[in-house]
Amino acid sequence: MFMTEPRHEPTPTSAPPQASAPPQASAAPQSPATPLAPETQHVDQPGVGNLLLPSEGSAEGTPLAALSIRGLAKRFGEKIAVDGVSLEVPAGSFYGMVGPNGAGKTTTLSMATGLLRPDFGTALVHGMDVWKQPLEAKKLMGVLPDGVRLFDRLTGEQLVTYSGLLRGMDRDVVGSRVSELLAALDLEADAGTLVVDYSAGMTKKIALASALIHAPRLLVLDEPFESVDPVSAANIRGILESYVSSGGTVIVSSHVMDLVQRMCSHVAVVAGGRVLAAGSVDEVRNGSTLEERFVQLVGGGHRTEGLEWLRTF
Ligand SMILES: Nc1ncnc2c1ncn2[C@@H]1O[C@H](COP(=O)(O)OP(=O)(O)OP(=O)(O)O)[C@@H](O)[C@H]1O
Repeated sequence: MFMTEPRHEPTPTSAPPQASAPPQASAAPQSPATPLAPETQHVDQPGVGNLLLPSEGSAEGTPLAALSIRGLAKRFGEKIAVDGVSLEVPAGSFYGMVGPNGAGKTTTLSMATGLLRPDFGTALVHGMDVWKQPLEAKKLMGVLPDGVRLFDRLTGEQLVTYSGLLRGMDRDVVGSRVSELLAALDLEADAGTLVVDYSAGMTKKIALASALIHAPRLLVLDEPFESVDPVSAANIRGILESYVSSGGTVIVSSHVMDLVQRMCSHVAVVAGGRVLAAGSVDEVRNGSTLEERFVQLVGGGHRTEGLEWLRTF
């Protein structure tokens, strides 16, 4: 239900990240063009197998995986945005993807959902190859991309209705689901307003409704809570939690560590286009808070030197 690819270039696939060979699908692929990750950790999840290394799964991906990402890579000119990311997202999990600005989260999710063609790697949704079997894979997915334009000259109600009809759903079913979604997301009063006149948070919510209308098995949500007010965020969390408890799988990218720690069962920490750690939230945070662990893994910390000119009053 989106008009264009995200803010990325269409498909500059000509130049691979490394001279001739694709990057290895591994926890921390090495590339001379990208600095080494400060620390690399690999966490096993009992019961669902290795969540990070793809080598143990079958060619079709791990049977339990709702999403199986293998060695995804993307470069924009000289910039390697994603450098061989591999992840297994277990079916029925609430999976968070966290990372600093520019880590490659949006680029990874865009490639995994068929919005941006990878230079290398594959993405399987419940065993369906997103790039080789796009229709089958996309039927199973609901996607809330970041920074993609909607058909904003439609009203909110028309946009969600259109999403359902485009997916071949029965008009009556679409009608009743649209009403329920607009009510659940507190958009009833603005159902007849053009999306172009929506606030940022309202736009996020109507895009989420469009992603939910066909009751997908996998939801991929890029920063779903950004700009959303606390009451709506709590409503969205409730919707997602009940969706997961009924067997659906959610992947969210977020910068809010506390939210990811409370809401998600699993998490991947991404930086510099690579996965630094992945597994259950408890395993990844390893006794610390997720925020502390994130800072430890990603490095950086607070820089207080400089900016003296801001402290002159
Ligand atoms: N179309 C593009 N052209 C050039 N560089 C791009 C393009 N899209 C992304 N990048 C670069 O790729 C890197 C990863 O960007 P991406 O948007 O995937 O990061 P992110 O983790 O989603 O960041 P944020 O948390 O800030 O949203 C960044 O360095 C970004 O500048």
